[in-house]
Amino acid sequence: MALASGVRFAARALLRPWALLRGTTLGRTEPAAGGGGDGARRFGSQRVLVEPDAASGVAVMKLRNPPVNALSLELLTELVISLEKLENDKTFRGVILTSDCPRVFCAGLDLTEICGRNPAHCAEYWKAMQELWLRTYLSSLVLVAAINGACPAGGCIIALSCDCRVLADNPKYRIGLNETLLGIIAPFWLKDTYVNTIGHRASEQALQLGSLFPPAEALQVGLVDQVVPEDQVQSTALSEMARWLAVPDHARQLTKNMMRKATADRLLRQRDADTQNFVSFVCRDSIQKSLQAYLEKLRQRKG
Ligand SMILES: CCCCCCCCCCC/C=C/C(=O)SCCNC(=O)CCNC(=O)[C@H](O)C(C)(C)COP(=O)(O)OP(=O)(O)OC[C@H]1O[C@@H](n2cnc3c(N)ncnc32)[C@H](O)[C@@H]1OP(=O)(O)O
Repeated sequence: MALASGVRFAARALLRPWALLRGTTLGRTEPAAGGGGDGARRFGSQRVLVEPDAASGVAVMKLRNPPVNALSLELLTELVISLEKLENDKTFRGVILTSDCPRVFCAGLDLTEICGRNPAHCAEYWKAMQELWLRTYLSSLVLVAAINGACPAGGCIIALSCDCRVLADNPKYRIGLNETLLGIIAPFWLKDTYVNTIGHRASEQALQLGSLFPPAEALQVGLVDQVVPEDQVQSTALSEMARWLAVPDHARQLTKNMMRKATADRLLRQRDADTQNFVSFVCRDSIQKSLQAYLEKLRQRKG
């Protein structure tokens, strides 16, 4: 399903050459682990490893930005590029999104991208976050999130943008939109995605409390679709993918678009305003202090 031309243009304008070239191996392929026949060659970049299996039409896309897959500008950019590459290759019908970092699926926004940064950088960063959400939320591919670690805030929104979510049954792997605990708030399109997934009352409570749900509660509230033992997450994601790929693509894509277009259009109609709101909000002294304090607390935790 083609994104609005404006979004495609924004994506290209956004994907600055340096962000693509900095330490990436974009376009270079290497044999996938375990060899494999044609079409089993890995590709991707420094922070995103794509293991395509042309025979099944399914690719595994691994976030590889240690230690916690914090969504840096480069990771956001590389995720968009890798997803676009798979969407443009008609060999592929589905992508399993997972983490290559132990214990963490994705730690959300990289706070160093908005702490102590100038408004122009915050604006560029936020446009990249918008683009990734639009790209995943409206993707023509079947996206299955194989959540093999902690999944707070921005990581949760990536998982929510997928068509379904499989979470490892580890009480440390909590998932949710915890922005209020950092003194910030989720923008309307994150709220809309939450409401579309777990309903209005559950979202209203979880957003205000900044709830991070352990697996059993995440399943119960509908934030994830399956909770399985850690060593069964990938195989379960593959089985779930097979269930979705049993449906003819065109009918499924039209239905997905019918369900999601209004939510995405709401951002597309006011993308610049959303960016300006984000920048003026996070650049406030009080918010900067709150984010710095949160980062400090994170860094001291290991002490
Ligand atoms: C009004 C209009 C609207 C305005 C909207 C404004 C705001 C919009 C916000 C959009 C929504 C998204 C928000 C976010 O995503 S904010 C980030 C939220 N993320 C978190 O709260 C997670 C924080 N991290 C953790 O809880 C743990 O790190 C985690 C459980 C993920 C892993 O724990 P573990 O013990 O394995 O690892 P450490 O905690 O030791 O961390 C290792 C190092 O990584 C650093 N780190 C962790 N998370 C982040 C992060 N999100 N950004 C940057 N850096 C991070 C951590 O400090 C450690 O660093 P050092 O090794 O240097 O100590």
